[in-house]
Amino acid sequence: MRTIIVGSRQSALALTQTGQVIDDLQRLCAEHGFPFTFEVKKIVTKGDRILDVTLSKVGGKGLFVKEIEQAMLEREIDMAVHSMKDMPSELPEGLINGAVPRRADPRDCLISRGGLKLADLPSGARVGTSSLRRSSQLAALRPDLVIEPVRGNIDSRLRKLESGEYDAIVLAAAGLARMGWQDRVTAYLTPGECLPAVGQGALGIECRVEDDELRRLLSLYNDEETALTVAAERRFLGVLNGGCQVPIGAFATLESSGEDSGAEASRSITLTGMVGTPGGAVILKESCTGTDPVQVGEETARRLIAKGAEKILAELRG
Ligand SMILES: NCc1[nH]cc(CCC(=O)O)c1CC(=O)O
Repeated sequence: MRTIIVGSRQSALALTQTGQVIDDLQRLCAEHGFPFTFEVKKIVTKGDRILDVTLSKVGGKGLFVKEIEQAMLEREIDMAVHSMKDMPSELPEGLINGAVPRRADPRDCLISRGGLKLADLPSGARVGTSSLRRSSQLAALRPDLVIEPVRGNIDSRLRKLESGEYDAIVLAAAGLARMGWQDRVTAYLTPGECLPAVGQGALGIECRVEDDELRRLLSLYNDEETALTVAAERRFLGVLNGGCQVPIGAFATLESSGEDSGAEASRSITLTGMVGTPGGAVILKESCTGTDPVQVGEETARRLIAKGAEKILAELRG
């Protein structure tokens, strides 16, 4: 028997999704005869320590993963479950994304007091979100709303809504669903209304490159469709040199046809990407279809750059 130590942030969401992944992996171990047990080790990250500051002002990529990666390289832990959208595009040498499990709901959703949908919120209603991507697209849909920053874990954001600090907040549907709180959702925002963050709803399972036996288990847990679509989205973000602090969204879908649905010739990835100004005055969108996720990501980014995306992003990086 080998005990796999799984590092996790201590937020309710991180611990819940880590526990759900461990349940899945235990099932796979039983089915395929892997001699593993799992144990969770909690790790406090920089992103957890600075909850009082708007994340876009803190800057720096990978705020939630650095300490976890350090612990993995030092063999204090063996693997970690990350929200894909918090995962930097480049992993440190010696670590690898061993599996991208099947994606959950990629959409954003509105949670409002009184159950008012986006179109029914009164003019001047206060909507909490610290994501420039969400505020840009919300302001474009409803320029009359007052969008205010909100930080904290999803449980504390929901409390701030209840206490009356906000009339509504916007959260990722996947996080709420993993917590079992989907009944709190007032309305789901379609990708047409609010393009999700790159990788939203997906997880990444990080481990050491050399950990062959763990990687064999993780390869059974990988979902090809999610891995391909998220790869296209992440390539798109990489070309635009994004990160979560810029108003960039992207969502890719996969269509497979024919019996041999795994073959490259019979699959097509469609990616829609957006770059907006923080106030929502300009929202640029482009779509692209192809078989190679890298090409689709790069081509969509190239088309947005041709439309002026680089200028918007350069001003923000200031
Ligand atoms: N930015 C924080 C974050 N990182 C991952 C999720 C949960 C959703 C997911 O796994 O994509 C959330 C909360 C949110 O954005 O509402």
